[in-house]
Amino acid sequence: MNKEKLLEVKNLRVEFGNKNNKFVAVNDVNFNIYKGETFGLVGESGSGKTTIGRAIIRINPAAGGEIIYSGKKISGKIDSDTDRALTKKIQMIFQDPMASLNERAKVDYIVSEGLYNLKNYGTEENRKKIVEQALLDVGLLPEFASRFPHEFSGGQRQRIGIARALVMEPELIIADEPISALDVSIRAQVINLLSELQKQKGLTYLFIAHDLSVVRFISDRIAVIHKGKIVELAETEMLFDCPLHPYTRSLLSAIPTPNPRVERNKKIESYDPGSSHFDYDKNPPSWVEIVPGHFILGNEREVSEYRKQLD
Ligand SMILES: Nc1ncnc2c1ncn2[C@@H]1O[C@H](COP(=O)(O)OP(=O)(O)OP(=O)(O)O)[C@@H](O)[C@H]1O
Repeated sequence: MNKEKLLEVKNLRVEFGNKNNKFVAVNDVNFNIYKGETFGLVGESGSGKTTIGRAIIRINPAAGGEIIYSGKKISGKIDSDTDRALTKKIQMIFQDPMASLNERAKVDYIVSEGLYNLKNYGTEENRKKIVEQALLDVGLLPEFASRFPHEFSGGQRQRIGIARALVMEPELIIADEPISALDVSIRAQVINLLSELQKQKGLTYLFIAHDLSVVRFISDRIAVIHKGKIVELAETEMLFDCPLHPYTRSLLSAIPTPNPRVERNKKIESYDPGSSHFDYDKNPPSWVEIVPGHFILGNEREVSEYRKQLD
């Protein structure tokens, strides 16, 4: 794999609310995404996954830390040229294709929206060609451009959402639970389409999901997030073969075909951060690279236990 860093997220913190009533949704989050890879971000509902995605595309401001794209800082104040370039290079695909498309607009307009905003598509004829090609790329007919979203199935609507991202010729696509609202029968088709597009166009993905089994087959590396903090990050095989953090283990034990190593440790069925395992007030955790490429959040005692498990 090409190891060129495309995105660097460093000590990211995102807060909501105000001074008197502050809620820290994302706390001290660190990861890199390499060019051409699929990076899976997994955690239960409310853990902060979408907030991270929205911080990358600058909808949620970073209260701390920084985000770097292709070596350039993109969090905090940036100049308008960088902002414009980013709008093209980083695109997001949303969870619910039934809710994310403007019902009153034709597909032609929906897919072109980003182009209209940037006003750099050349002639009207050229814009139509770009839309047609994007529809073909996602397996839809060019004539669908003149139809309205309600005429399509959930899977087709998600393809329209993907076409809307593709017209911008992005490098990084943040796919925020792109299949969780779809029928089980068509989920694989959308995953296969994303994989195919990645190969054809050299795309990089940040793939957000709440279920480890969804990201297993498409991710090169996976980060597990719990209550706004990444607790474990490793290459996919490593994470499934040797999950270390109790929260990762509890997510894995929820998968119908359990991981044999997790099965051996029957005690860990659910993860309770309030349990004695995490005596964080006295002994705060840090983010440690336990072996090359395998990161874990833990205090000294936990990290030494994790090291023993790897021996
Ligand atoms: N605009 C906001 N204002 C206040 N709190 C917010 C806002 N957006 C998100 N939150 C809170 O931040 C936390 C993280 O939310 P986020 O949407 O990132 O979680 P998620 O892991 O993506 O969950 P889901 O899978 O349900 O989308 C949640 O507690 C959520 O209620």
